[in-house]
Amino acid sequence: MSAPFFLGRVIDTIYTSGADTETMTASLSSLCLMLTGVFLCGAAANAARVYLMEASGQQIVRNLRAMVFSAVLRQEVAFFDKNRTGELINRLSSDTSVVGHSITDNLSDGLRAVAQAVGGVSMMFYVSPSLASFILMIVPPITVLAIIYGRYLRSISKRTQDALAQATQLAEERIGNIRTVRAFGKELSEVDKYTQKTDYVLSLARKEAVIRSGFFGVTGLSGNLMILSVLYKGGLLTASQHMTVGELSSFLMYTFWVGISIAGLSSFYSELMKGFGAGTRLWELLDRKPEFPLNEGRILSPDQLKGQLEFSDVSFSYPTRKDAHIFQNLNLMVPAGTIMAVVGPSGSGKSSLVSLLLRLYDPDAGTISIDGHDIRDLNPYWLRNHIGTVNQEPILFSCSIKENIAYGAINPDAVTIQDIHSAARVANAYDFIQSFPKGFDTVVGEKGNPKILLLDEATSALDAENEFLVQEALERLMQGRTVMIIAHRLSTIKNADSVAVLDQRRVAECGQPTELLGNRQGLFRKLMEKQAFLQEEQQRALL
Ligand SMILES: Nc1ncnc2c1ncn2[C@@H]1O[C@H](COP(=O)(O)OP(=O)(O)OP(=O)(O)O)[C@@H](O)[C@H]1O
Repeated sequence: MSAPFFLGRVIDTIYTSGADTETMTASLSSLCLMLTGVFLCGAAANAARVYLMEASGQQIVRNLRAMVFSAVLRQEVAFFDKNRTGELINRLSSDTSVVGHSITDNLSDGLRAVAQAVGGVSMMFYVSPSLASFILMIVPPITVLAIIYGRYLRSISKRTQDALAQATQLAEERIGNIRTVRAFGKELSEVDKYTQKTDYVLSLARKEAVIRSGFFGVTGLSGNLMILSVLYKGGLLTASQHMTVGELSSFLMYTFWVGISIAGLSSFYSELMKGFGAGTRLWELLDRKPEFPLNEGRILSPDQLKGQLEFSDVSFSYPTRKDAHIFQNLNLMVPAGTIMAVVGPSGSGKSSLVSLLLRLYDPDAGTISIDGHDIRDLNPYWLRNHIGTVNQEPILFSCSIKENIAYGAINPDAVTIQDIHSAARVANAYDFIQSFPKGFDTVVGEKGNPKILLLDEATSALDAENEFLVQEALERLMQGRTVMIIAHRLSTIKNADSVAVLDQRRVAECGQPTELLGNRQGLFRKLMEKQAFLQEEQQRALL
């Protein structure tokens, strides 16, 4: 920082001392030696700074990703209806990188540029306050311009990240459903749609490039203006002997120095504003409070939990489709330890009933209770751990069968291999799993040992042997529990203690299967006739 100042002094000394060439050469070479030492130290310090910034940058991005991921997973299910997977993935991967870069590598370069600029300006004032004040008149207009530019850059960066998120969303959905895309031969049109989205990203990037280069042009021009002003005004001051030639030379060097710092500052400022833009959505995600608590509320002791389920005057519509009412004043009671089969036309809300019981959504009106306790007062984490669910398409995680089975347990670490084997036996899957070359170290899953079971029976036709095995496994699973089963098989329905028929946003009929079948005009009877007819049709087709 003080090198140009000394250099200025040396030049003055040369001018005024009249020393011989040898002395001057000797003092100049010792000055060069000193400067070499300073530069070497500077290079080493810079290398250390780059390493530290690189390492801490990676750490910051990792922490930011973990925080955003945790904030996302804590949100209620309705949040995921509104914010799609691809978009959230983009926030996690791309937005965090942009923010990470803007607050690490860039911040370090920026701080260095700030330190250089402050040092340079201080030295300019030290050498010549009047010339420095004159030169720095350029600062206010540049600041106003920078503020306008920064705002624009922030908004463009936000729009770019949003557009990228939409493109990723589209790609994620289409790749995830490649079989459907292929079945309809939609590959080319999907590529067109994706290209349109990326074209928009490109147009935003071009806009950004234009305004960025404009800003850099203006800051570069102002640096040149500063140098010209120093030459002009400084020349006058030197001529009028208010400044020595050495002072003017060192002032000029500081002006160059400040000019270079301004270029560094512009780049830092641009990246910082870009980071703020990309960060807007991340801060929103981090600040978002989930609508339901994840792990707060009452926990019932094992002897308090009998398993009686009750829906009282429940009205519900999905948050993304408020106008489509799924239930209106629905009432339903499942006594503890009994099996209730839920039937109804497609779209009548059978799965929605299960989602409400698991408290994936809250009803708009009415209450859902377990043993007389409103589920809104219960701890949702506890609730879901005490309700076993078996879906038509069980979700499997990419880990071993062993881990998949243990995943549903309250404390997976406490699950022994014997527990896993007996869970597999209950599900009639033991022999099947053991037939794999890697046995329980292969893949597939099932849930714990709960008091309440919510089952979604598979609609797909099974061969006689498998149908028998599934039925047997279900019966064993249902013993001594309260079961609500979305039933499709006549055999399951007949074996249930009671049947609830959903239609027109409510429970249209409820009672024992034989009782309901007795009502010739009833909806249940009609549904069953249709099912029996379909089965006959299928059998005839098979013959
Ligand atoms: N997450 C959701 N967001 C918005 N609407 C939904 C959502 N899930 C389901 N729906 C709608 O709610 C209605 C009831 O759906 P639900 O899946 O509960 O019916 P279902 O009786 O189980 O149907 P199916 O027998 O075809 O599985 C349908 O119109 C469905 O499109």
